[in-house]
Amino acid sequence: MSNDEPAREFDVIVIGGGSTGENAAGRAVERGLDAALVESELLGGECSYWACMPSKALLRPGEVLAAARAVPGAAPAVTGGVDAAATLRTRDLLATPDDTGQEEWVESAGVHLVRGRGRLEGERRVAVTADDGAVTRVTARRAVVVATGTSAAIPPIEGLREAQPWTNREATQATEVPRRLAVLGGGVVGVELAQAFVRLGAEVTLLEAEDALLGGEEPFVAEQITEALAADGVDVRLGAHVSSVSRRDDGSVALEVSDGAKVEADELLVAVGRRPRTTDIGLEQVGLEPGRYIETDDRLRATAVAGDWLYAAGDVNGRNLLTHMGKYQARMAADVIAGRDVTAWADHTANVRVVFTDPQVAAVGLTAAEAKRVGFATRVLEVPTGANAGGALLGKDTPGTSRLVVDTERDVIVGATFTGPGVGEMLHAATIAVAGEVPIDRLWHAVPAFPTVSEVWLRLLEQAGL
Ligand SMILES: Cc1cc2nc3c(=O)[nH]c(=O)nc-3n(C[C@H](O)[C@H](O)[C@H](O)COP(=O)(O)OP(=O)(O)OC[C@H]3O[C@@H](n4cnc5c(N)ncnc54)[C@H](O)[C@@H]3O)c2cc1C
Ligand SMILES: NC(=O)c1ccc[n+]([C@@H]2O[C@H](COP(=O)([O-])OP(=O)(O)OC[C@H]3O[C@@H](n4cnc5c(N)ncnc54)[C@H](O)[C@@H]3O)[C@@H](O)[C@H]2O)c1
Repeated sequence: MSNDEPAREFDVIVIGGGSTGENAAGRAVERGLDAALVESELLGGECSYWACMPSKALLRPGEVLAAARAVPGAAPAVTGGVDAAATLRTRDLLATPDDTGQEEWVESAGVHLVRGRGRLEGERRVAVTADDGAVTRVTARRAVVVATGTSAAIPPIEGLREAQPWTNREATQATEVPRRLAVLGGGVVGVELAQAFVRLGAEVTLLEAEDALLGGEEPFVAEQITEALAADGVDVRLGAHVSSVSRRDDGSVALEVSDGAKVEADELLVAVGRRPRTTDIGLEQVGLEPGRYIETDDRLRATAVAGDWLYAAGDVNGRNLLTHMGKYQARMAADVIAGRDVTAWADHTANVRVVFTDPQVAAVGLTAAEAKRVGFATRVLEVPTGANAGGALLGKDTPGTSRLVVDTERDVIVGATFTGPGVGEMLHAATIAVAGEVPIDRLWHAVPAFPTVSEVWLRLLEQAGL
């Protein structure tokens, strides 16, 4: 379409076809609206090709081997480590950067796809520039939803950019395992990929600036994951401030740490957080500052834009940088646009997260410290995850801790954290209890099956006096 052609109108225009954008557009159509979805790279976004799916494919074989090794009758059959080549091939099957299947889904969902880079030109108006420079103009009758996501943040460390470090993109699509990998940042990306690569055969050094990994979770999480990574052979360095980085002629990378230590590696992964992809999407045209997260209310409407026509969902609003939470926000945004009276309150009180290390970390809602900070009168219930028949069947000394944070005024659970093998699959029971504000004396009648690890709930509720 040339610049002169009139803009096409849709009820809803979604900029960004990642997991959030696809869900927003699909839900809008289900609600009887017509929707256009604008995507500049690959439908499916970061999660499908460079984040959730490939990282979990890289972690899964190590987890399976560890589970077998924990069971005496199976352990002798585990005679080797992870097959790196086969793991990379499986990763390719699950996360090849090709969105043909996603395009078919978008079309079958009745969403109008516009390939190219979307930019706001003013209220409800979006210009889309295709790779060949052609510009398509689209106008929204009701709303524009920005779902452009985030990219890896690169901190201003001397020599870092020039050293061409890996971000999550290069790490998750690696075609071979480096002999030595340094990982900058011990958040979720850092710990997951450090464990994936050490189990694939790399020597891994993990450098975290703070004094604990996975800050923000219950303190026992950091202790147990640090221990597990160290047991795998990861050299975990806490309080490590890297002052400079250089790539040598032989291809290796040298890092200087401010305490004087030096680290050498063949690749360096930067995993120190994300930045919103909002620098070049025309935010200045609607009074917002480019490069920042788009702040929203609980109906996902941009708070600083009048007229209730601009929405932001998923990573780009900075509320909860997780695929399932972005998809939740997408459903809420589409419902609000369709006229329903809903709000995305789970973002504050029932946000769900799983770290897919071994042991896993699964959490919903508030930690004990957060609950106290927001003013709840709380009581903490805590037991070892493996101290029941289900845990015993997983092997000897099944690791982990299960903690519930109870609001003692209402006698409901406001937060839960589980660590241990496979606890991600146990989390939804806690999510239902937290989101549903189920009183704990009713939970007593939710009987966990014997012999499952979920019997941990019995021990936890007994601690509450039931
Ligand atoms: C290594 C790693 C592992 C992760 N693992 C998990 C996990 O296991 N579980 C989990 O829940 N979360 C995980 N996450 C987080 C998850 O990837 C993100 O929360 C999720 O991808 C956010 O989805 P989104 O659609 O909001 O943004 P994105 O996935 O970033 O999608 C945004 C889309 O917008 C497009 N776009 C950007 N600008 C424009 C423009 N101007 N015009 C048109 N299109 C544009 C992009 O090309 C992209 O397709 C992980 C993240 C990382 C880095
Ligand atoms: N399993 C999952 O659901 C999953 C997996 C990966 C990522 N994610 C999402 O992606 C988001 C981004 O992950 P992330 O790990 O990049 O960010 P993060 O914010 O979770 O962690 C970044 C870490 O880097 C540290 N750091 C910051 N600057 C540093 C520096 N200069 N040197 C050393 N350490 C430094 C921080 O202290 C922090 O521990 C997460 O918040 C999460 O929402 C989810």
